[in-house]
Amino acid sequence: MKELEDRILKDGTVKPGDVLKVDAFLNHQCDVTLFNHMGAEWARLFSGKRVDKILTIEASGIGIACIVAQHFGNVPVVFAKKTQSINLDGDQYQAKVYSYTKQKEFPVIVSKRFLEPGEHVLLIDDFLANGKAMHGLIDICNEAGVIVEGIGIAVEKGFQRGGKELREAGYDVRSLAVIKDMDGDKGAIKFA
Ligand SMILES: O=P(O)(O)OC[C@H]1O[C@H](OP(=O)(O)OP(=O)(O)O)[C@H](O)[C@@H]1O
Ligand SMILES: O=c1[nH]c(=O)c2nc[nH]c2[nH]1
Repeated sequence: MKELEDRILKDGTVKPGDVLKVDAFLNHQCDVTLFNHMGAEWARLFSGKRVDKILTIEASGIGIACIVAQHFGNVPVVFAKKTQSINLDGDQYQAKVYSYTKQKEFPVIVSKRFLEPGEHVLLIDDFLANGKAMHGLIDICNEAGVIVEGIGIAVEKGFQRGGKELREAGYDVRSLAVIKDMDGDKGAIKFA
């Protein structure tokens, strides 16, 4: 998606550890007009698919998913939580996910009330790197008996293995910007 690529080139910076910093518009300050255009693009890419619900993971997927849901008939957005809380009641699906930016493992938790067996879900997230977050959500979907219709990612770091593994496993992964390589010293970002 050219608009997202252009924005990455304009406002993104490359940090050590293969981290692309896009917090000015994607995952700290949020450009909701851009999110809205991303939603329109995913609606086009996933047209014809049944989407009963959008599933994402806290924190950065939430804002994007909520705007994107408006392009899928205002379906509910469920986000997996990364911490237990007294506000989380009843039976829960749980998986474990290693967080790329926090560099530690978190539980990911979804209340069983919010995923009905047989539902068709679209997974949405801001980044795809090694695929840990998506695999955690897929584990929960499998346990819940819901069907993963597709995976919408804003920025895929194509030089890391997550996207390749998910596509090889048969998932319909649609990333709006795929980074082929990036070089912090030269400040160069190349798209696939
Ligand atoms: O493909 P992966 O290797 O799993 O990397 C992608 C995940 O990493 C980030 O989450 P993170 O927990 O780092 O940050 P967040 O709390 O801002 O979502 C991002 O939001 C994705 O969920
Ligand atoms: O802001 C981010 N930049 C990244 O490079 C990244 N990789 C996974 N998750 C990420 N979040």
